[in-house]
Amino acid sequence: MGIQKFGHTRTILNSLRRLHQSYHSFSIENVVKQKVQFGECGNSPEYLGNLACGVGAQVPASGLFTVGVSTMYNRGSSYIASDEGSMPPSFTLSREPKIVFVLGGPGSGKGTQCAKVAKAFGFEHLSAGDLLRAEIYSDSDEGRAIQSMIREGKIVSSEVTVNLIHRAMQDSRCDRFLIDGFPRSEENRLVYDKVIGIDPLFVLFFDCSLEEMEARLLSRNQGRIDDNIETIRKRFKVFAEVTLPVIEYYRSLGKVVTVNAARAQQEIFKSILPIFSSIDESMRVNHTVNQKLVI
Ligand SMILES: Nc1ncnc2c1ncn2[C@@H]1O[C@H](COP(=O)(O)OP(=O)(O)O)[C@@H](O)[C@H]1O
Ligand SMILES: O=c1ccn([C@@H]2O[C@H](COP(=O)(O)OP(=O)(O)O)[C@@H](O)[C@H]2O)c(=O)[nH]1
Repeated sequence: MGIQKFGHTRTILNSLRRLHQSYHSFSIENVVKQKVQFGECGNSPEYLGNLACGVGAQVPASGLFTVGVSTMYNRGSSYIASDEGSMPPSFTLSREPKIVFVLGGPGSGKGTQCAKVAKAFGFEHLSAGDLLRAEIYSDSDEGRAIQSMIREGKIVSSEVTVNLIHRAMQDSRCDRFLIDGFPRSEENRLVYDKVIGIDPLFVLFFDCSLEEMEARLLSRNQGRIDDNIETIRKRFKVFAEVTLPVIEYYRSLGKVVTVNAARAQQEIFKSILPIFSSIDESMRVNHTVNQKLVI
């Protein structure tokens, strides 16, 4: 293993040796858990000044980690050793990605606020609806089936949606995702649990009256096949009957943060800022896998 020799080499070598010994004795599933004992590795400013060692592994269920061992050491200006055979420290995603589900009725403003949060806090915004709409253009049977479900305001097969979300996460280097407009049904949630299985930190629920949502949808003007009064009414019905129980489920776990979405965009954003600032803070200080954020 090649080591770049910047100060404190002995400590770095010892760390790597320990990591390698441990790594070889782990099963893949355990690698992710064992990382906690070694601390985290990353290239963000909050890690500087600390010795950080990370082990990553390709985990089939999430696909979000890469096998490798790396270590980072920084005291003042001297910086970094990493094993050359592996990825640079910035690629060591040594914790489970953070997931926030964003739910609310059609037109409640989920997409609008997700774009702002994504920009401000470095989340990747995955809109389930956008992922599905992109499939429509694939000129496949599946694309045609999705189009017909969306036109009818119905919920697309859970396997299709979960696979699209899963693939988008695997293709991303981001470690935090806003999943917008999903899970929309109990079945969506169960398939997500089975395939991706990462508990959301919390669920942001945009609460808005039907009248306000209807008015917003009718003037959204994005050429969507479902933004017509007939389909809008069907979507409201699906939301009340199928999606609200999912929100209630997460509420029973104490995971729902309700946002009054009937206000002006900037006001809404201001009210959700502190929630996301607190996640950022907890990510800096609490290096545990599977941490639960209680708000
Ligand atoms: N707070 C708001 N007040 C008024 N209009 C809004 C607000 N938030 C979003 N909109 C507008 O309402 C429409 C629906 O918002 P969008 O974010 O697409 O909702 P969703 O993703 O929940 O369907 C868009 O045209 C958007 O510009
Ligand atoms: O997880 C999802 C997300 C969206 N949709 C379909 O996509 C449409 C539009 O959803 P989107 O979240 O884009 O918009 P919204 O209805 O919230 O305005 C829905 O009515 C569904 O037909 C779906 O089936 N599953």
